[in-house]
Amino acid sequence: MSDALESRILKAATTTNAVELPEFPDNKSDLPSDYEYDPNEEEEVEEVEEIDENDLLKYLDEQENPLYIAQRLFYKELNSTESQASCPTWKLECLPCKVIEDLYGHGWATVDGLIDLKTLKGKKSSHLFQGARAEAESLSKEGLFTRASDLANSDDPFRDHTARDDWITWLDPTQSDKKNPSNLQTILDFFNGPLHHDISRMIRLRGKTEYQLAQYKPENGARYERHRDAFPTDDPDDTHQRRVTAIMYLNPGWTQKDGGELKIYGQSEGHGMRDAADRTVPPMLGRLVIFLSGVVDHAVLPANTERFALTAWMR
Ligand SMILES: O=C(O)CCC(=O)C(=O)O
Ligand SMILES: [Fe+2]
Repeated sequence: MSDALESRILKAATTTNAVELPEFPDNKSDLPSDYEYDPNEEEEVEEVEEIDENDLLKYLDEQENPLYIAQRLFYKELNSTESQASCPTWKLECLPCKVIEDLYGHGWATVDGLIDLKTLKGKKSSHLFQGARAEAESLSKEGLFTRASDLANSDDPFRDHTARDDWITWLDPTQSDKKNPSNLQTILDFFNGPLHHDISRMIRLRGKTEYQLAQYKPENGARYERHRDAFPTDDPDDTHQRRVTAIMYLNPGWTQKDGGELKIYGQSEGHGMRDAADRTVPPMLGRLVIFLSGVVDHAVLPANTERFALTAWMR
C-alpha cells in the first residue's frame, strides 16, 4: 500500500467513531470508588477501531472525489476537446478513443465485440466468444472452480464474506499452448497484448495483472453485493492497488430475464464528475466493460441463468 493511501486510511481510523474521553478529575476523591491507580501500568493503550471497507471508502470519497485521484494516473489530462482531438497520436492498437475519454471523464466504458484482427487470425469473433463460453463450462464441469467466499481469509473483519456467490478460477496467460491456443487463451492473449498495451499507453501501470474466470450459478439468484475493487490512489509507484478492471462477458443469447447485469453506481449527490445516475450493463456475449478499479462502485445483480465472465485486473 502506498504511503499516501496508508496515511489517509490511518487518518480515517483515528477520526471516525472517535470516542470523546472524559476529563481527568482534579480532585482524586471525585474518582469512582472502584478506580484503581497503578503507576506501573502502561499509560495508555491505543485502541484501533475496526472500520469496515465501505465506511472507509465513504470517508476517503469525502476527502476527494476518487475520479480526480485516479485521473492523476493518466499521462495526460483529457478534459479539453483539444486534448481529445490528439487521439491519433495516442497510437492505440485496439481501443476506440471514446473508451479512453469515457474512462477519464466517467471512470468507466463499454465496448462490444472488440478483438483485433491480429489476435483473431482469421477466426470469426462470434466463434471465438462462443468457443470460450463452451470451454468455461467444461472447466466448471471438471471442478476447477472454487467458491470465492471460501478463498478469502475468514478472519478478516474488513470484508464481508457473505457479499458474493460467485465461483472462480485464476488463469495464467503465460501457460499456453502457443501453437493451438484455446479460445479462452486467445482472449487472455488479447487482454495481455493489445488491451494492456493501450491502457498502459494512457494510464501509468506498474504492477502485475491478475486474470480470473468467474461463474455465477443460477441457484438462489447468485449475486455480488455493491463493492469497489481497490482503494483510490494516485501514487504511480504503488504496485498493490488494482488500477483498471476489464471484464469480458461470455453469455450468448442473453436476455433481460437472465438477470446478472453489472450495476454501476452513480454518485447520488450528483456533485463531482462521476455520473449521478445508476446504470446497468447487460452481460452480453463479447461485451467488454472497463473501469477504474478505485473509482467505480459496482454490483452483480441476481443471475437467473449460468453467467460467465473473464476479468483482468491491471495494476
Ligand atoms: O462480473 C462482473 O460483472 C463483475 C464482477 C466483480 O465485480 C468482481 O469480481 O469484482
Ligand atoms: Fe468487482
